[in-house]
Amino acid sequence: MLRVTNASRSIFVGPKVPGRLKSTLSVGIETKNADVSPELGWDDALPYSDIPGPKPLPVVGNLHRFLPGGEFYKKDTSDLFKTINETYGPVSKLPGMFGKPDFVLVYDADEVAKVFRSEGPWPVRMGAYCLDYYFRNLRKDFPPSLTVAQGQEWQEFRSAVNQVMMQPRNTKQYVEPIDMVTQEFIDRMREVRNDSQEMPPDFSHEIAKWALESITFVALDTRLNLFKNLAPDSEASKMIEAVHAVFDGMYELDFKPSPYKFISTPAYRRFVASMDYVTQVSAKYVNLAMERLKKAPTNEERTLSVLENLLIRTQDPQRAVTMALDMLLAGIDTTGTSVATVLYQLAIHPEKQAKLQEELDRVIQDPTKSLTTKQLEEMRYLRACIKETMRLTPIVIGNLRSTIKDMVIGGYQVPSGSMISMNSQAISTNELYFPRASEFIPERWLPGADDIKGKHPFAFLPFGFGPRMCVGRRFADLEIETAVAKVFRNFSLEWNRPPAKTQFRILFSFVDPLTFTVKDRV
Ligand code: HEM
Repeated sequence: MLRVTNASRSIFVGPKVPGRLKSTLSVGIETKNADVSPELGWDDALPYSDIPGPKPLPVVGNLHRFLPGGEFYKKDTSDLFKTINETYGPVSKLPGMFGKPDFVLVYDADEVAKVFRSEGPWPVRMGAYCLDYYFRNLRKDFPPSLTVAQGQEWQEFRSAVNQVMMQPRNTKQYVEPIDMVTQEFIDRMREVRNDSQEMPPDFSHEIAKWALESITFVALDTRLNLFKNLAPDSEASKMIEAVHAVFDGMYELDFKPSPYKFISTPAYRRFVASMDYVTQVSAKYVNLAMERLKKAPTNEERTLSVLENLLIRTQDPQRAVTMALDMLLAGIDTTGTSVATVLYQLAIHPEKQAKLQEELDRVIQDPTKSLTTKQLEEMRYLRACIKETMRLTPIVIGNLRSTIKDMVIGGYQVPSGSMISMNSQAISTNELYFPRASEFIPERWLPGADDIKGKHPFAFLPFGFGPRMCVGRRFADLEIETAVAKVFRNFSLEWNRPPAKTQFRILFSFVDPLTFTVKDRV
């Protein structure tokens, strides 16, 4: 049984209680490590108030740390979490402000496993407070979206949606349409490339268009035709803008200290206006789909789309609108940035790119034809490259759960209802769980790579875990695999600049323009 010492623990400066914490000394790769002291019971654990972390001041809490001059001022979310981990250890606490709960921050895969395994059949994931506030206070005409629904309300919604979104046959019918959208993206890359074969500074906007076009086809049965010249006041341009604004709003309102529930701030007003816009557009297309369904001959034999299936299963057009909203909010920046990140990793690792291209040339002999499910299934190195990118630079900052019972986490009493934030990037780039963790090695995901493969099943969970895990992951996989396969079958990408600057807010993103040099292969 493998047992290793966590490097990050060596700088742990929390309270020292000899023999109390298995996790401050060593961590078992399997939870039942013989050298590890047995799990502490509630009465033996230290009180919640002892969890180390930046101490709040009376009245202002930790607000001063986020203001100019404070240690967290303008700090990237990932850097902030990393600093807290290095200063306070593998389980720490960031006290909440303005009535929001504390974050218990967890950086230890054993503790992650414990949290997920105790989540029960109705996992509670709080955190998107402004979204929740929007549905429960401003849009009572719609049921809360899947992302913010909880308990039985969530379970009923999710089981109807699972049958539509998680069935492989439902994803398969989108292989050809997603290929078609992606071919337009490839053509667009040729069109916008300059004389030095470089992508324009707003290339990430082109990727966002591809992501929006793809997910709109799934969520709303419609083509926005984003690669045709896009007027700034077109519905499609405004949708891209609105979705970005919603994410920015969630960061400003939920992550940073904000009194929006008491005072209507500019960030809050922008968030509400953007949500209203996305809701209005979604409702328009759901109504059109309903009209189509009503007019369809009853003896018509065809596979129903995701939206039509949702309408039939939920029998509730308002619910179909909130699900479409969920898909649009959760399905644009996530897949778009994932593709951008894979392109970047392969551009800076030409030897891995060449290896991928060998696979692509073997499997996709005629690049002018649409990809098939069989071809996608055959491309193992493609999937390995995508997984490795998600491990090294996960686009979602972490997984969240609220505890549904009192638990001992990291040797501390954590009461029921506490918010646990499990930091994906810190965990999946920890040497403890992945040998040569900072290197880009897609081979670790292929069979036989025993010396470099992952060591802990809970150290890499890009789509979350359990009954509440990402409901769109089959579509995300399909979209990302199609885009990466087609880009590298058609082109070779180079990165001839200093390393691109990135940032982490709620999602990971590139700050520098993605001006890849793109050379034709076909
Ligand atoms: C690379 C792309 C994506 C990543 C990394 C990602 C990641 C995640 C994660 C980490 C969660 C939370 C899971 C949990 O709490 O256990 C989640 C939830 C969710 N995702 Fe995704 N996602 C992606 C793409 C998509 C797409 C394309 C859609 C829509 C088609 C989507 C829709 C959702 C929804 C609706 C939820 C909430 C599920 C619930 O609460 O029941 N995601 N996603």
